[in-house]
Amino acid sequence: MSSTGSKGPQTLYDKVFEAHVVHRDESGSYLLYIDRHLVHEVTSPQAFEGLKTAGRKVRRTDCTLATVDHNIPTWSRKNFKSPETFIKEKDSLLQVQTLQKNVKDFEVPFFGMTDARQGIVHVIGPEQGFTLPGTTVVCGDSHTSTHGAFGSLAFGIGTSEVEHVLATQTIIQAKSKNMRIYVDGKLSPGVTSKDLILHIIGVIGTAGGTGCVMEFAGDAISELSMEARMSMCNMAIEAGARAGMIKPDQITYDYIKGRPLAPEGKEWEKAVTYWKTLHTDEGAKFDYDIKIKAADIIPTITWGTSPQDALAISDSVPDPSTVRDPIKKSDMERALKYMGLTPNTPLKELKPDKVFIGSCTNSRIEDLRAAAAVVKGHKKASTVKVAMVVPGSGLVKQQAEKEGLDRIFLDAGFEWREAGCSMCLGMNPDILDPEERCASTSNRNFEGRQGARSRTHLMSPAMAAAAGIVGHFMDIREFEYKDGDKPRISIEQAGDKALQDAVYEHEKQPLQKGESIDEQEEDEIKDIPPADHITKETSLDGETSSAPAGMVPFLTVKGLAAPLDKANVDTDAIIPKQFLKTIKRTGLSAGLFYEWRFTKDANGKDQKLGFVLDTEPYTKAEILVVTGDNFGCGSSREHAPWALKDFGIRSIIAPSFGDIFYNNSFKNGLLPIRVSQDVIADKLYPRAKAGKALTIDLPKQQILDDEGNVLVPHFEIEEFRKHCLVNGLDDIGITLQKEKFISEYEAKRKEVFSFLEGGSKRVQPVTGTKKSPFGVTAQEW
Ligand SMILES: CC(C)[C@H](C(=O)O)[C@@H](O)C(=O)O
Ligand code: SF4
Repeated sequence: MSSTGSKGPQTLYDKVFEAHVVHRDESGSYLLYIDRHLVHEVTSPQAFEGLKTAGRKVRRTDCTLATVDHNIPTWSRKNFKSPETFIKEKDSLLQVQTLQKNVKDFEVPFFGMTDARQGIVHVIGPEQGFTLPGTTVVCGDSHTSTHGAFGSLAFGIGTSEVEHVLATQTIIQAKSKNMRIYVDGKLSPGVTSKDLILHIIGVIGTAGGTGCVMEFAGDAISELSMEARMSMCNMAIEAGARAGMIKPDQITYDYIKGRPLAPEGKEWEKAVTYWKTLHTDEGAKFDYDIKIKAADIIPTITWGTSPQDALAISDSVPDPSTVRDPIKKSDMERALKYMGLTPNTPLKELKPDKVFIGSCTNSRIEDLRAAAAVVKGHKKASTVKVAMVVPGSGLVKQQAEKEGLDRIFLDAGFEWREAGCSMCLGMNPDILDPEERCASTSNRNFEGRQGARSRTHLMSPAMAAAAGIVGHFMDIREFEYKDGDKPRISIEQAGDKALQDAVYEHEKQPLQKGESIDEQEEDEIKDIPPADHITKETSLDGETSSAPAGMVPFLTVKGLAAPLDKANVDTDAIIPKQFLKTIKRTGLSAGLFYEWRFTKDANGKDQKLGFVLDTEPYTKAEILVVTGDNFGCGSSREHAPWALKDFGIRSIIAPSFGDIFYNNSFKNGLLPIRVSQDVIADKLYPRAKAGKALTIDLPKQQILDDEGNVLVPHFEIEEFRKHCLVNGLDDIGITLQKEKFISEYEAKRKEVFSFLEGGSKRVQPVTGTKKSPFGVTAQEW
């Protein structure tokens, strides 16, 4: 509702960001108001515990909506009596019970396991009309980027930030850079938004969007349905972006209208008038502007252990002997070994052991329709052990059953499950066995993602379904549909080299004339009042510290540095899923880099594999020196910094970091330092390899060797983050001192964005339930 100081044409991101600024302090850090907060059982227990300990309430229960998704088994709920009898795994049950108790204690609207509205958190928000254009949406989950499909600013946060949002309804943010991915032309028949986003990540890499909010634009995007747009934005995080956004249009309004929590009547009209102003202005500048040619894209799948390992289905497994860059080459060799692949094997010859159709990327009704159209009239290949279809929510399941899709799957020998995250990350009973290969519609193919030593290939629902039928990966355009309505698609593209030849313009470039749309409504919402306090600056001095237990001031650390010669170290690798089932912040060091550190012996006991942190002298390391980019990419699990901290690590030096991990580290007194790859390779890595200590001087922003010689004369760190770390300050305490600004913002919001009021408090109890929907236990739902 105010200006961040930028003048002239704005991007969609600039507009949504500015409309939520509650306060800006002198260090350039913003306090943003949060309109929608989704909560699930994995990343919330410690946040609610923090509130309880501090005697704080949930500030806006109407802006908060909770459900259970990650831990719950997806087998039939026909005989469901209670979570206690249904969930066999003790820690999973404890997380579910903890959330049930918390929603009750804090009066948060909740969809439990007997409510048809329960489902994956990123499916239920849009489905209920809780997610709206122009809003800020957060969740303790990296795939919150999904909601950007509505033109909202949606991003994943860690548990400390979940607590911050619950307590203050705000979040501390720096402004990200603007990146546009302009998809030129139209997608060819048989090519879906999943192929498109995999292709984009293949082109720009998993660190390509780091530090940016990514707007997807162009004809190919405008023609996508809302569900297809959600699949795109869902994976913006896999491209390293803070968020992905698509401008709202008629397709968006049509999708939202009439949903249970969407505005109605006059409020609807007011909302649409505002939403029509939400687009990038002509002449707005993007820091990065990337053009992708839609015609180059053919169905795409991944071969390796990172979403950027994407190739056209007509390609073959890559050959490391053709790669010169030593880091890339060794990453490729490792990935091939892990995936059990031989270079130059055609991708179409790979055979899945299992098929998984589900996850917050591809478990909506259109995804299930696309998969069912393939499966119809066929039988599952006998070599495929299991083909599992898992709807994203109870309502998606109901709709699919109404359309008879369940029968199509069941007749073909596929399994038809209840809603949940399922085999996407294997925190529940749906997992792959070691070395099993899976055709999966999910979003991450990290090592161990779907189970220890599991092998994941990401692809679209139709492609995964086809693999389940023919028993090997295939180009969906060559598939023989038995459904008479589905013609075989002619293959027109050259294909094989499409990915390599894609146009990749990574330069500063203004938006081209004629690309700004919806100008007619431009002037209609001129009355959003500027928040006058935005220009006032708050001094960083004089704030009181209310550091949480264990948050010690960070000044200078002199400690042993351990070397780690890897790129794209994801948070699944830092702390695998089985360690996320805790409701505490401590005791996680045993799980740190678990898959890289341990293997099981014949008796099922952990045996060390000689990982660097288990090798002397590094068992006492306090600093981690990483050679490759993008450390901590992937999931928002704050368990990653908790585990590192628990081990004794106080600082990580790397060329770049995953955004959410970077944030989460600061909240826990762990200092991530960005240093260029060359300096790491020349000065820091060799010292770490030699078992030498380094000194990190945070006040001076320098790194020194063990004799006091300066190795890095200056490293960058935002002033506000430094201030908090040096003083051991608790963010929530600082923010609560800005209460005046928050309540002023809320008063204006009530007026200007009246259509956002009420939010999740308008959730109705399910039919036949007399109780209020708030805080009831799952048994009652
Ligand atoms: C458990 C949660 C923190 C995590 C995420 O942030 O993405 C999960 O949803 C995932 O997909 O890995
Ligand atoms: S990515 Fe998978 S585990 Fe994470 S929220 Fe989505 S479905 Fe759940």
